[in-house]
Amino acid sequence: MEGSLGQKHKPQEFNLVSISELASSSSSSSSSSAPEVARFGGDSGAAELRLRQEADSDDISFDLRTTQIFRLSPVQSVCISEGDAGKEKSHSRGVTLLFRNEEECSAFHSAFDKRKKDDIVQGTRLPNGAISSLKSRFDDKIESSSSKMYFHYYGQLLHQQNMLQDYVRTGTYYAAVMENRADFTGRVVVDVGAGSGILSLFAAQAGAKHVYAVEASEMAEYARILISGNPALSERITVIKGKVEDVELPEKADILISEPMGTLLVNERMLESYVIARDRFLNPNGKMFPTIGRIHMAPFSDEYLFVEVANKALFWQQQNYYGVDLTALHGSAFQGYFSQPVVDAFDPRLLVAASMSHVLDFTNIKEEELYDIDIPLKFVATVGARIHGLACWFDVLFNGSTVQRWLTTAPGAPTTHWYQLRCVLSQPIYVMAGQEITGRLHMVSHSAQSYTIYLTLSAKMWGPGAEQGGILQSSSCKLDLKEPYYRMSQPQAYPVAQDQQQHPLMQPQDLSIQPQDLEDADLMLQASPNSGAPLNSLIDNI
Ligand SMILES: C[S@@+](CC[C@H](N)C(=O)[O-])C[C@H]1O[C@@H](n2cnc3c(N)ncnc32)[C@H](O)[C@@H]1O
Repeated sequence: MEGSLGQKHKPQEFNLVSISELASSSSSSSSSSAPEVARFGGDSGAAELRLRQEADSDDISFDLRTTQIFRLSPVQSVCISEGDAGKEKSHSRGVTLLFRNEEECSAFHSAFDKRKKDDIVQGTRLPNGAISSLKSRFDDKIESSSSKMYFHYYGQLLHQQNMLQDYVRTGTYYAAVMENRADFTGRVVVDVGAGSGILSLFAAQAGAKHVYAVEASEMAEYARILISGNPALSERITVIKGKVEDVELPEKADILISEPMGTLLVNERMLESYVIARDRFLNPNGKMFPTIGRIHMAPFSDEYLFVEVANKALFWQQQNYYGVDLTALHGSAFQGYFSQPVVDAFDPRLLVAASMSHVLDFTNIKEEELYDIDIPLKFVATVGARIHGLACWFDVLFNGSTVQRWLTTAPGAPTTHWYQLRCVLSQPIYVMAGQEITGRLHMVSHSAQSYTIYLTLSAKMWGPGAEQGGILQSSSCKLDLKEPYYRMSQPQAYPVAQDQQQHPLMQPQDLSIQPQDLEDADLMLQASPNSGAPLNSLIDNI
């Protein structure tokens, strides 16, 4: 054995008795007197193992990230590398290595393991450009294209402004902090996903000893500027640019504050970052603002909405579109429209049963529990109706020591930029008053920072024979929470009166939405990378 062990990315050599290729026409052991050499790391520092059978032969190169090593005997090992998945006709490759003695064989194995591990920790770039490493917990589960768009979106002041202009949201946070000064005064606070820094400034106003404002997007720079523009507070706030999954803080927090809620509470998957921040930064028994979240659900009946969604696919029923028959795609288009959850503010009188709720306790939920959320459904119809789907909304609780305050997005409550969400069934089901409706709402997270939703609603047997518990009718659908249909161009008769109360600075005429505004807003929303927050864009147009 030659060379020094343990120096990261410095070439490291081992002399061998023989190197022979497996399953190769050129398979042979060298008979030359020159030693056969196994060498880790090229001059480029690449994570590779190079094998030279003869002094003047070409090296056999193995990429350590795709290579495994097995010990066949005390002095013999086999190296197998995977074929290149990106290349046609690429095969796995193997070589047998015969060492001079057991110690050298063991040393080679240790060096192999260490090289491989070091490479993973350092995050070496793969040939396809992705990072192969133990990246941050965020990057491990989220596609880089999604997070790039996501943080680009939040890096823009206009989108932060839109959230700030949701006065129900921001006003409730302000009230929750100020009414619970005791939870902030003299305390260390972490603002998880600080955005413009507004919640950090609220915490400092409430007397926080120090606030760490963690923000991953370019908004961190604007937050610094905003905070230094408030010199009475700025000394007690430090902005840290980075993901909460990655950054280090100099001390633990007594309280976390965050606004991690997306459409249907869970969209954007930021709750997971909130929970990771809890585990990384919060003192035992520390507080979380918000503390819990609840998803509320109830079946609804809305013939207009159903017809509207179904009619969207009519375009594809044309048999002569510039001479082309489009009907072959009608079925797919129809399914496509029903896979979009509908986001709007609806009249709560459309609900046909009392709602039920599912609680997410941010103080003790595990991050992994947010990957797959499975909710059994059970309702009793209050009226006879055709059920067109499931309506959902959420609320969060700030469980302060002084005051408990809820922020709600319920239908009929003052409208927020989250509105409500409805999953529409392509096959409605019929129920009578008193009939039981069962089902399941299953939400499975995906790497584009959102969820696939599987919904089933069933009408249970009713009247004579009901005790046998059979299902009369059942309907299911699959939706992508990342691709909602923002239905804001419909008249929103019910919530307008509520809105006017909530926006005292606005005149009623300011609330009227012009068709052009809506078209523009709709386009902006469609183009937005993130289906959780872009509804804020509408506020611009109001
Ligand atoms: C919904 S906004 C809230 C902004 C601000 N706290 C407010 O209430 O106005 C969420 C913010 O969290 C940031 N964010 C999301 N995930 C993050 C993460 N893992 N680490 C750090 N920041 C994150 C986003 O860039 C965005 O600015």
